[in-house]
Amino acid sequence: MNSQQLRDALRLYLVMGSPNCGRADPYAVLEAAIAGGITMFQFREKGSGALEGPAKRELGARLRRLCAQHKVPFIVNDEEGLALELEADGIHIGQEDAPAAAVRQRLKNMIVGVSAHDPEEAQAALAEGADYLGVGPQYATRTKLDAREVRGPAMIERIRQGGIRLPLVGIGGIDATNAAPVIQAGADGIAVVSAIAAAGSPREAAEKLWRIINR
Ligand SMILES: C=C1C=NC(C(F)(F)F)=NC1=N
Repeated sequence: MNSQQLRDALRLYLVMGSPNCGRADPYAVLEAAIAGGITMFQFREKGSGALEGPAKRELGARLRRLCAQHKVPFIVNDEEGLALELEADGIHIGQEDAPAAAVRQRLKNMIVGVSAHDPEEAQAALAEGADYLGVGPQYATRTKLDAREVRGPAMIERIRQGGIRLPLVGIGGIDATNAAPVIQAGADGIAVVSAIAAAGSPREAAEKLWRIINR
């Protein structure tokens, strides 16, 4: 996938695991979100109530197959072994995880996304060969309990002003009311969790976000 294809894939990026779906079946939520137009999916089975072991792998395999059927890139959060086992299209790692270059070495040809909270971390990820950056938290988030301090879209502007042209997605508390400034700040797309996963209709939530970021 070249840089422009990756930018297009980052447009509406659903990050989700079973704890983010309320009482809904994560498979059904993902199916609806795909129908609503999400362009990439990250399997992030974390937080209270997250599945573990065989149940986690089984859910991951089902969601992976669904993404393959609809040609939606499937990314795994943090875990290299799971990314390999599920034959994921890529992995997303934090700054504290192994350098992106080492991860790519082990996960041949996979997309490697790296979290960045400021221009220094963005520069470090670029130097390590990250394929895209996840920059946040943009706004207060209910999902990531150990999220760093809210920096807002201004941080995306600072990273772009620092000369970093890498594909970049904003994440953290993004919903239909605040998505536009993230794109205006220079992000190629938005990553959302609750705005779609916890919506009454994930399909309509995705469709609404799609209209807003492509206005
Ligand atoms: C902590 C994270 C930061 N950014 C992203 C993404 F949006 F995918 F780039 N995913 C994460 N899990």
